[in-house]
Amino acid sequence: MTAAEMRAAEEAVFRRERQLDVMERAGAAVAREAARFATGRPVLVVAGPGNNGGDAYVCARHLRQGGLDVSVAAMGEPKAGAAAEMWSRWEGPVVSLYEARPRPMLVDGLFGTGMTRPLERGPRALLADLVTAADFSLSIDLPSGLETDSGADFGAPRVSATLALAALKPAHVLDAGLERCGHVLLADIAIPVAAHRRAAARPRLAPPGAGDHKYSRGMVVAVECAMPGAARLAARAAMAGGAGYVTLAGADPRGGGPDALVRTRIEAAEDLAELLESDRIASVVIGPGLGRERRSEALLKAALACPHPLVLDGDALTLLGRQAGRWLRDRRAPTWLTPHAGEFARMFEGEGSKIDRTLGLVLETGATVLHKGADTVIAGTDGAVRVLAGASPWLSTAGTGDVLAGLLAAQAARGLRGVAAAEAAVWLHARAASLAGPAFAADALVDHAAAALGECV
Ligand SMILES: NC(=O)C1=CN([C@@H]2O[C@H](COP(=O)(O)OP(=O)(O)OC[C@H]3O[C@@H](n4cnc5c(N)ncnc54)[C@H](OP(=O)(O)O)[C@@H]3O)[C@@H](O)[C@H]2O)[C@@H](O)CC1
Ligand SMILES: Nc1ncnc2c1ncn2[C@@H]1O[C@H](COP(=O)(O)OP(=O)(O)O)[C@@H](O)[C@H]1O
Ligand SMILES: [K+]
Repeated sequence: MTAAEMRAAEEAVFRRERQLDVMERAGAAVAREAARFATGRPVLVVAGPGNNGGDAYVCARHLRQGGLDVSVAAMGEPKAGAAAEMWSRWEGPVVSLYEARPRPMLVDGLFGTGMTRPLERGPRALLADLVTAADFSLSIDLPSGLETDSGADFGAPRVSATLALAALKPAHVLDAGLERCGHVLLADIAIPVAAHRRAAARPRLAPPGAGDHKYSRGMVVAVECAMPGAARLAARAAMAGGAGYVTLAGADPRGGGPDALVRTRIEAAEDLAELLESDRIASVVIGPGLGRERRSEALLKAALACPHPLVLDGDALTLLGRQAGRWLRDRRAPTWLTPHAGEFARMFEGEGSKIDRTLGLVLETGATVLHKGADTVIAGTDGAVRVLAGASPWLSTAGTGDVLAGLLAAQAARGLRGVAAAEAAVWLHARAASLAGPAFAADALVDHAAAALGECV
């Protein structure tokens, strides 16, 4: 939830409950986690002037009542409201942040969702030093110094763990927030949340039944052109992702690949158009290794004209560029775009967070967009958003995007649509990467996709 949505959810609760009681609950939740991590060590609680600081004073009180040695350092006294009341309920001394001495356990309650501008150099350096000197640091709601709605860096330290209150905010999963939050924990503080943006979750996929055959499970066509290896990776991933039948359409009928991979020879774009007339086809993937030549462009146009669900990746996206909206808006069959940051920038220039910009491209094209990266954002035409953060950074190797495109084509072929298909694909991709361990090549990623799928049926 964004800062504004969070405030609205809080306001709704405050209509039937005092803000003080909600803050007591939040502070108590933080204290529970802090005590768990402190394991008896001395604690320094740093508190800011707003409600994040209010939570911090509550936390400090609970930790001290629990028998821990607690000191509190403040940056600006709370002026009014619940935070000021919590400050007065803390009976110990409060030193200025500038006088704070590091302690083994640090609780960071300087700023949360109210951070509106970058932290100044002084407090930023002080906080960073205190975090570095601590054995363990726990941030309340957000590491102090992140823009809540985008995850942009406002000078936040990298802490050991962050306890998100009531709901995850975009900063927990996007941009600089990805690395600054450490382990992200979520506290239920009885503020009801209804979010149409969620973390990507493991899909539940139906295994084939007695009535299934290779066509009913979905036939995928992958289009091969300039770099055959890339299209082959996508085709193999479609097989591993559960498609019943995968055809690689290309100029060389004897190119490599597993025996189960069917090859269809296409010379010109007309051949592809003719192939794509078959109503046995359940989805098409084009773009991995497509190239940017005349022939590539002609093949892309044939694919765009087909009546089947279509996954557009790699060079297909670069070829569409700023014209993506014009080419796609009238397409009737489901379409997915899977840009990485560079391809995205070639198609669309938007403002705001990665979520906002991804939704912007959805609006522009009418397609489901899977915007890749360490913070993968999926957005659909109904406004639904899924974010997958924390996938293995070993995915940053050539060809893993081709594998994702193939996995997505397989989900489209099994009948999944929109965000659900993309969510299933990124989950399988991330899980396969985690099963593959360190330093894998994209080929090995494919080899683990079936095991990932096994966890979903
Ligand atoms: N409402 C509730 O009961 C509940 C709230 N909850 C908690 O409240 C948190 C949100 O609280 P919040 O809205 O008070 O904002 P918060 O993050 O404390 O900071 C605001 C202060 O910081 C200041 N400031 C901003 N940027 C600055 C900068 N760069 N450098 C210096 N100052 C800067 C800003 O000043 P101003 O911008 O007005 O100058 C203002 O004084 C939320 O994260 C959660 O922890 C939960 O417990 C649930 C119950
Ligand atoms: N540092 C990272 N952490 C997690 N996932 C990453 C990281 N870097 C890349 N990825 C993922 O790896 C894949 C790379 O795709 P892409 O850039 O299209 O590669 P290629 O074009 O070589 O296939 C995407 O799914 C992306 O989300
Ligand atoms: K904080």
